[in-house]
Amino acid sequence: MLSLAEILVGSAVSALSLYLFFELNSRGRHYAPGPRGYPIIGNILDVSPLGPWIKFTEYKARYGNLIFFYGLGNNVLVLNSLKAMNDLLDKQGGTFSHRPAFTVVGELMGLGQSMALLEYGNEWRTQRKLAHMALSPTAVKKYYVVQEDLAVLLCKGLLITPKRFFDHVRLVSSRIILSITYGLTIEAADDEYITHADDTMRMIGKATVPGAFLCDLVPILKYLPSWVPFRRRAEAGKELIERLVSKPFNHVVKEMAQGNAPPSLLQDLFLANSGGELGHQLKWSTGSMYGGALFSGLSNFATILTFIMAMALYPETQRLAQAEIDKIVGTERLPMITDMPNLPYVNAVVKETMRWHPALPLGIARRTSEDSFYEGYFIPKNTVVMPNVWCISAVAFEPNDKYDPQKFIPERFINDSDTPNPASWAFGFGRRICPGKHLAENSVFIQIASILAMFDISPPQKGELKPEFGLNLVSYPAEFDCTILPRSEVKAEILLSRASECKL
Ligand code: HEM
Repeated sequence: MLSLAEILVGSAVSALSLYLFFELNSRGRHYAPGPRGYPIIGNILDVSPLGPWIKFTEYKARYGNLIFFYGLGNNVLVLNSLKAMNDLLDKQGGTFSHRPAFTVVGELMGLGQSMALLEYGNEWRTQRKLAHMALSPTAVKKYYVVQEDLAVLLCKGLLITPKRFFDHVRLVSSRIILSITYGLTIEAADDEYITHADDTMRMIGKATVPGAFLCDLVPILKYLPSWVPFRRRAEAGKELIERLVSKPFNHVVKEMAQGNAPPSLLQDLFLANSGGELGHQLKWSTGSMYGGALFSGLSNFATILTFIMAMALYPETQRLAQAEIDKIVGTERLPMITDMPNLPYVNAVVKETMRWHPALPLGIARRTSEDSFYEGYFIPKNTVVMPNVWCISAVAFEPNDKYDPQKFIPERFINDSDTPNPASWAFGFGRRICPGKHLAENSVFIQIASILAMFDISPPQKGELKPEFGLNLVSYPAEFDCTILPRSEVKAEILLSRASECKL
């Protein structure tokens, strides 16, 4: 076992040699611009673990669409334009499709086995193939009924206890994924599956913000003894993640053995692959879909709460969307996913929600597998690349977009066909684009359309509603209050009657 002194000396020497290596190799090569750096630590500590997208966006005016950070042996390239994201993460997918090596979360906690963090290689390809099988646009059609029923149950919750809208949105977000992935029926927000997933996702969300652990910048620190606080946190995290992936997996395996497993994505994958040697991959593939989807659960949570906040702030937009639903869907039933192509204004509200405040403002970072060049700038191998999608939403529509980027205006997607669809960046890019995109788009649409059909949302009776958002990897509205009332007695009755037909 190495002593503490040996480790500290070792890390200083390795940082110094990486710094010298970097300096020597940089001669004659131009890196993208970035804030001023210092010897050894460079400017890497400028990357704040909380809400870095805000500073990256401010930097756009000074440094442009590419910003380079370096130090302690790490390089980070921030992309501040949609063109750069597409050019690099999609068109140069062969070089830009690794994930950053998170020493703590990936290696010490074990999350490195999941699709979202796996190296771009054979094991990732196998998991990805399984995910495509289960989540293709055709395959997700069989989940329409579950998604519609869950949207109805969300509305029922909003009708009975409207003040607890955060809880209802959290419950529906987790229910969708547990029901689809494992066939599990969850009754309440305090179910252990949900509370455990929430705890795990909160921990992962904090731990995957670049720079959250010094050990991610100086990996040799992983050899510190197990009593050091971050190693103890890593042990606790490992246990949380292993239980998150194993518990529902073992549950389905047991139910399948007894012949009474309800339909689920995991069961479909087992039947299609006859389990066996693929067992480990199935466990992690569904586990990472579950993990990814819990992030998405969190993204769904973020998106629906952002929508509720926007409706409270923009009553005229809400009225126009409701009028479209009343005209096309009628007033006798709730919307269905198949109504989607006939509701252009509601679709524009969904797009504007994802633009106004993206759930993942920095996407999920990538890492380069070899040296490359872009627009004359050198990008070294192993550079961590962050698509700052927040910047596209907050700035890049200017100066051509005549609408204020700060305001919630769905018309920008109706009146101007050049406005890019936020789905083209909110779900990522190229080979690692979110495999749950189709499922997620249907979920978000049906929840938003059902809420619009049933409720009037307005600001709180007391106090002012100010849009404020969290600063972690998945960013959602800070606790806020608003008034949610059924649009009429008749609508409330239709809703309750429809809810009584739900099979969940
Ligand atoms: C509103 C909902 C969702 C949003 C905003 C979202 C967004 C994202 C983003 C930005 C990425 C990174 C893509 C990249 O690196 O280019 C991603 C990856 C991923 N998502 Fe989603 N997602 C959502 C829903 C889902 C759902 C429903 C599932 C599963 C059923 C899912 C599973 C995954 C997985 C497994 C990955 C990792 C893919 C890989 O690394 O190859 N997501 N998602």
